Amino acid sequence: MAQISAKPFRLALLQLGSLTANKQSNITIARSAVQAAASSVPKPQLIVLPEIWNSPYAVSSFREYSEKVPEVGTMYRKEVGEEEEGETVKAMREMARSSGCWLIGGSIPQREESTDNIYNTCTVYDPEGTLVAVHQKVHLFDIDIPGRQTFKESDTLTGGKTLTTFDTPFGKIGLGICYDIRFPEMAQIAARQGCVAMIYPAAFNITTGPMHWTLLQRARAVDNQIYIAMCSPARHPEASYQAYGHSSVVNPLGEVIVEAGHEPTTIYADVDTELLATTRRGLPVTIQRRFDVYPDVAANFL
Ligand SMILES: NC(=O)CCC(=O)C(=O)O
Repeated sequence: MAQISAKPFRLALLQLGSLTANKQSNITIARSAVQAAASSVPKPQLIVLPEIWNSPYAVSSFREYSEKVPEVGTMYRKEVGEEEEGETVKAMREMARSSGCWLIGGSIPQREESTDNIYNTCTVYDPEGTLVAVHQKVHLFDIDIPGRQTFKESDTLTGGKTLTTFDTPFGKIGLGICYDIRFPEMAQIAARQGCVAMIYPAAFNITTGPMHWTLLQRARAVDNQIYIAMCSPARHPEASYQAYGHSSVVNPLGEVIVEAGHEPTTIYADVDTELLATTRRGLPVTIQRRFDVYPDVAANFL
């Protein structure tokens, strides 16, 4: 179990509204929301966009809107061709640079040239616009609740194969995308690697949102004594998929410290590292696990 080493920081979740089938217009909306969040006082260190914000959230759209995502570590360059990186990636690098903030770029459909696979992919940028992390959604959203909500990401998407964390000057952050939150192993591994927070760009819907959105975040937070944040698009009455909204942040005690409604908005939360430490001192479950009693689970956690 790694020690958590972190400094207090401020988080902004952008619950973008008015997203349409026009990618350029979606990029313009994201850019102005990032600028507005970066100008707020106190200034956030980390800004988060929602799941699939540059494209309609529809299996029939993912390939058409997909883009090339370059290798982790590639730096900002003023001139870069579409064959090297897609327009949304380029725009997000510029958003990070002009805001002076770290940016978790929600997710976009990614096309992998070598395989022609499409992924639901989250990219992360430092304030210089360097691409510091790429997370491909591991657990694809394939559900069927008859008459209420059916979705099958695997019709056009491929699931990622790796877990993702990245380091910042204010602490290590873990990434998941939406449905990934239902799989507690991801957050547990991130917490044991020393992450201060798990952040999930997400888009639950009006069926599963009221059932599980808050419950899942509180569960992951209490089990692992870390911060959990989920950032959703706003509800859009004309969209084929009705996003739940309700972007929120939960603290290590399992308390919801901020939650949006379903309208377009930006919410802010302060990550309090003292609370993290006192929670872990008072309820020391993170060091009381009995992996000797459940050795089948232990292999990946020790
Ligand atoms: N976009 C998603 O992965 C949706 C996940 C969801 O709604 C859920 O209930 O889980």
